Amino acid sequence: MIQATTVRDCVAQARARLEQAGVDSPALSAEILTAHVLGMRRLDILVHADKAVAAPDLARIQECVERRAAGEPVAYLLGEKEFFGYDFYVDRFTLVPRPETELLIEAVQSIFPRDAAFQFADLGTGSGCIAVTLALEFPGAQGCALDLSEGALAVAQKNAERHGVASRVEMRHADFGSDFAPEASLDLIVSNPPYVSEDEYAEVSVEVADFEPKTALVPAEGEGRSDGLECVRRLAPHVARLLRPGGWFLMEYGWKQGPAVAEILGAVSEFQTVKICKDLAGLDRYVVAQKRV
Ligand SMILES: C[S@@+](CC[C@H](N)C(=O)[O-])C[C@H]1O[C@@H](n2cnc3c(N)ncnc32)[C@H](O)[C@@H]1O
Repeated sequence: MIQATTVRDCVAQARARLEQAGVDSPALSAEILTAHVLGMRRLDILVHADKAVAAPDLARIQECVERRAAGEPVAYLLGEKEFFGYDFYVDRFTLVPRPETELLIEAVQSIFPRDAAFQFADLGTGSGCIAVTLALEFPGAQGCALDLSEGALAVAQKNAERHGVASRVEMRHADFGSDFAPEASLDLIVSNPPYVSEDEYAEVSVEVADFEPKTALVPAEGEGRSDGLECVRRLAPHVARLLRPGGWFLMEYGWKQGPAVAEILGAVSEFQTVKICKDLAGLDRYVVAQKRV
């Protein structure tokens, strides 16, 4: 029970509660949640350390701290997560955007100049973080973003509007394995599909298992227990057809999946090159494939 009178006490008691609950980064979480409820920036906590905290704010901080203690990710408590320097709304219909996914954006930047006009698709858009960031980073780009989850698409649409790119990113409620753009000849297809196997899912933290949508993590495509690669197998020949000659396919996958992803994409004759790329920890993380010209 938080019984603080000042901002300083409040942060200290929130931190003690989160330490006791064993969550990661208790001090940081205590500061972020307190600042969020009080409508301050985190750094302002120091400036206003002696300020009194009103009872209704205390009750809201208490509620946030208890939810965090139960494992709820900070991003859901704030309703926001930063991705590539932009703030994105998130809720429990969407995966919390991960820093490693930013590598896909950097990879696109190494292919297309900022002023390029190109057509793209983002398969499994979730919060829309990839599609919206591409539209922001490439003012001449136009794309569509697909998801099977209507809840996720609503959040993605809000994010496109928030960042002023809704006219260039069309949200579509569709299966990414369907012929969602039969007449298209796309320059770029990007995807961070579900790629966690059932065995790996059994080991994920409470934060992930109890709060993030399983449909965003584990492929629902195949029969039986997922090995995590069903989406890749399904997407590989499909995206090759949708790309224009010389078009690009970039996809994130799990760090143990590099050799399997290389084999699956390598077997698709339309691809001229398939490059397995590593993240900052040196682990296989995403693939860059180019269709034959
Ligand atoms: C790993 S999340 C990625 C979300 C977001 N792109 C990101 O990087 O944070 C995968 C997303 O794919 C969606 N999804 C799963 N299977 C799908 C399918 N067959 N067709 C369309 N979307 C699908 C899920 O609802 C989820 O939003």
